[in-house]
Amino acid sequence: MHPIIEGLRGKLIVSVQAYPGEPMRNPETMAQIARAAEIGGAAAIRCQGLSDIAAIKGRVEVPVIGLWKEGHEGVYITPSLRHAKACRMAGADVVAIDATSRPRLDGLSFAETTAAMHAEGALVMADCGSYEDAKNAYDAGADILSTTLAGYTGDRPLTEGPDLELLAEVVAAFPDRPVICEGRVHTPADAAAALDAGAFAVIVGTAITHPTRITTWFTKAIENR
Ligand SMILES: CC(=O)N[C@H](C=O)[C@@H](O)[C@H](O)[C@H](O)COP(=O)(O)O
Repeated sequence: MHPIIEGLRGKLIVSVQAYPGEPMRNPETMAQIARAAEIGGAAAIRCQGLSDIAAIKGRVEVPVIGLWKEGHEGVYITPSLRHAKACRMAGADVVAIDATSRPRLDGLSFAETTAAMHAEGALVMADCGSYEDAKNAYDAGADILSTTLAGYTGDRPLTEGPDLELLAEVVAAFPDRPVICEGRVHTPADAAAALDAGAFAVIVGTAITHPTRITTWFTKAIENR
């Protein structure tokens, strides 16, 4: 296993992202949050967009998992080989790519995209939404499989917490490949449960780095009491 990936075993990875139009959408802000997460023990940072990847890579010592989101419909996480290569050039140690079989911007398959990235020596994380996606990503040789898109592609229910059922299924089917649990890991107990279910590592985004969303959890609880 590549040493960068081996270093993530049993660890917490923090996703640091702000969405278009949001007040924290600024590479310097994202870099500050990434560094704060690193001080708290994050073993890697996952981040979005070339400016954020570059700013964060320059601020933290832990590995950076980079992606580039474009669009909202269909494939929007690193939707073409051009996007993937750009993430690597911006400083990503691992490039996260949508691993569904939905049509991609450049017409390449996930397997073709992965092969082209491997030819450049890059590591690829496959963002999967179903068992079939994970199987295809495994066959394509993706370095990491993850449940990132579970609940967002129509293949799986939108569970309240992480999709531990899919996680366990993928872990059991592909024991020789690291499987990361990502998506709706909202509490420390969720994170522990993901590792207990066999996750190689766990990624937390919103619950650590998205204050607007976290605030609504509290305001709703107060309103609904
Ligand atoms: C589905 C999608 O586009 N997920 C994105 C992937 O990078 C991010 O918006 C999520 O914040 C990230 O996956 C972490 O998940 P959560 O924020 O639930 O901890």
